Amino acid sequence: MVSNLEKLGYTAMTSVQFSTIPKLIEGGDLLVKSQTGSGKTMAYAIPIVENLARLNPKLTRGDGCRVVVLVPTRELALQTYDVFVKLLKPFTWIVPGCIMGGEKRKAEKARLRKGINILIATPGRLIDHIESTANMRLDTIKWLILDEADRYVTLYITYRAQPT
Ligand SMILES: Nc1ncnc2c1ncn2[C@@H]1O[C@H](COP(=O)(O)OP(=O)(O)OP(=O)(O)O)[C@@H](O)[C@H]1O
Repeated sequence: MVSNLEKLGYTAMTSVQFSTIPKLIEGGDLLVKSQTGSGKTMAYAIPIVENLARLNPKLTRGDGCRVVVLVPTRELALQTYDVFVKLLKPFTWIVPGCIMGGEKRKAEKARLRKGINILIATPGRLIDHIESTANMRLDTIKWLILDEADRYVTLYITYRAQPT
């Protein structure tokens, strides 16, 4: 993990990473509030990858979805997916995946069927797959990240305000 981070150009932790990474590696729930651009994505992604990489026996696609990272927008979903892809470079057996509004549901269903260990999702599309995709199982999930959690309150109010 450390040598991969160094290769990626990360030689020191940011302040939010310094205070959150050890706590998340220990386990437990955390609410983090920090400025934009302060490195929050890596603050949760590093402990998740570290935890999954240490599992013995090694994680397989068949173990299903261990992590759901909920993000409010497509842009953030793609950015977050890229961060996980970089961090997972030395751990090729751990599979990240992304599902989001605007993409083809059928292709996403096929990828979910094959097995995704770390799932990055936008809220509407996640609900969609929970309701309609047999392979979208929730019982294997060990970590749930709500990135930009405050934005879901607005999204929820907008969703509830829609006529049925
Ligand atoms: N330890 C580090 N050293 C150097 N650069 C870092 C470090 N951690 C993260 N970065 C870089 O800082 C930038 C911002 O990181 P990130 O997107 O995770 O911030 P954020 O707090 O999640 O921002 P936002 O609130 O906008 O989502 C990224 O380009 C990332 O690669």
